[in-house]
Amino acid sequence: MAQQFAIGVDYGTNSVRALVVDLADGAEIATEVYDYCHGDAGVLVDAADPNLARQSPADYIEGFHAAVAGAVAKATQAAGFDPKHVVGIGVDTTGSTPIPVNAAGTPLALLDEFQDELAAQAWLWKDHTAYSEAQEITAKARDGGYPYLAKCGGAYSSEWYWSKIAHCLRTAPRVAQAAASWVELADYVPAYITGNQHPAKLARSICASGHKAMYHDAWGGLPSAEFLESVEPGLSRFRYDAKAVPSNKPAGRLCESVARQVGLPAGIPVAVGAFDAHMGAVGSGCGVGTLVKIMGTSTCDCMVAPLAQPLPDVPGLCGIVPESIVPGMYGLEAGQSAVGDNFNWFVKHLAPAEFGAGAEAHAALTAAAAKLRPGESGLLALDWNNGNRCVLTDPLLTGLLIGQTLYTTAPEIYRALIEATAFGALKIISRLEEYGVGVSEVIVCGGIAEKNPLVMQIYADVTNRPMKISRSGQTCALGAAIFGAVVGGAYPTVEAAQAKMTGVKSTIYSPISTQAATYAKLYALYQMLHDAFGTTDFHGSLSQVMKDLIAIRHDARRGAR
Ligand SMILES: Nc1ncnc2c1ncn2[C@@H]1O[C@H](COP(=O)(O)OP(=O)(O)O)[C@@H](O)[C@H]1O
Ligand SMILES: O=C(CO)[C@@H](O)[C@@H](O)COP(=O)(O)O
Repeated sequence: MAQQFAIGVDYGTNSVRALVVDLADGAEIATEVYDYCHGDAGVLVDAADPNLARQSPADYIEGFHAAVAGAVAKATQAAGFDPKHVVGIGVDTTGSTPIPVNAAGTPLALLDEFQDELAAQAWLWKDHTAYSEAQEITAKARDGGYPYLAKCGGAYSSEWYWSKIAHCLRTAPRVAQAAASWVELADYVPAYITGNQHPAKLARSICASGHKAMYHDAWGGLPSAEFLESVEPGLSRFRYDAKAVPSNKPAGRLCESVARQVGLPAGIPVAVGAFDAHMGAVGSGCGVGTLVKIMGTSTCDCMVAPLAQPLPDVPGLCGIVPESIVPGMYGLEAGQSAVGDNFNWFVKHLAPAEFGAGAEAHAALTAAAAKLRPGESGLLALDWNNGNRCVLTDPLLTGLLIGQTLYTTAPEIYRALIEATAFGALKIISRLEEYGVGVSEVIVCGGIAEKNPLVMQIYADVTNRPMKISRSGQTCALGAAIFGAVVGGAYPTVEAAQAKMTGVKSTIYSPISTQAATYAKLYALYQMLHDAFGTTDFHGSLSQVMKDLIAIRHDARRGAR
């Protein structure tokens, strides 16, 4: 029988990656990366508002064409590959990254009238402009006795769908008026490549709807129109009727016009989309008890649990959604809003020139930080430079560094930032276990798992658990390709495909007991800072400090304009 292949397409924060895999064993045949060309490494920002992060939908379209065409062209050089033998395509993306579209499903940003309007672009997952709306949604659901927060950890986030649309209704009414619907990037790409863009007809993924739009069968799908109207008049217009579905279902087939541009035959089945993290969990070979950490710009923590067993609602988790990762299982998601982004912030804005810039600076600072012993810098940091996603769910928390002296060095700070993210990671593992979700194994994937062994060792020491690394360098794309393989009929189930196509590397980062002992002491101090600055129930709470600073910043910047 001829070899069979699938293509996974992974939309990250700064680039899109396409991967061609051999379905027999998951071997990578070819990859191609397309760096988004709009804005600052693909992110449209506003100097006056650090909460704003948008993306041009043109990058998504151009990125699909360039990345997939490039990967297919490279694969064609490999023995045994033929575009005719590509059985399916899967797509994963960041999220919640909703896009306002017109009645035909075309992003408003692609129309002349709206092309320069920030509100008409894709609202990237890390856009926190809607923090007030998120607080209002949380308060209204809680006070009104609505059940909607139960499955998303007890608080609605400014990163998510309804907060962003409500904010658009309030601040950019012309865009909101023109929008016929808002479509998550994870649903938009499969819709675009299959030609099924009509907002009433396109496939909506359970992963996006369930984790970000409070969609759950227990209350008949999306929150009620009455609830949404109570948040903001007009918001209920953006409810959709479609039943949200998992990614083992097809969104359609590759349409003629896109197929021609990427060098593939038309008609290839395309899976319903999902988030990068969730497909990364699949590409890592997740099973019950495995925590998969997808570490890049942010970190997502994903687990699965059998649907047949009762599972408590876990406060501070950003979602428990049936079938959002593996069909037939609950998908659990937690995470940290900034991980690589914290390291990047230091490299970009604070590291001395002697360390170089970009990747070179990361490598130089890592090499110097690796020479330090845990605790020897006297530093401790909070990892909240982009707010706290879990377990506090509060975008109005900010970073903190304590313990610096006149002798503190850049590598010491870089290491303290890594350690802070590891402490945040341990907080999430502890919360899962407190609620009876056992973590028997940790597998890490994503850019940082590949790029930084020091980060992996620190995570092993802080959590006192071995860190295994997913075998594939493109694990999210591999997960997407697995769904392509399933909708293409090459495997009957996701689990059957995982068994053949996924695995971990032979290198495992094991905890070093002396380092773990020091980190246990530092973690106790981290917990104090975490609770003091992040909660109100800590004796001597400082929870207002970061919020007041943000308010003063807001006033000062408004005054300056
Ligand atoms: N050597 C390194 N060590 C730690 N972090 C790094 C290193 N190189 C890049 N990063 C950070 O990793 C993040 C990119 O992660 P990656 O997984 O490649 O992308 P994405 O999150 O978009 O999927 C960026 O925040 C970047 O600053
Ligand atoms: O939040 C989610 C998924 O729920 C992610 O898409 C988001 O953190 C972005 O991930 P990246 O760090 O860009 O890979």
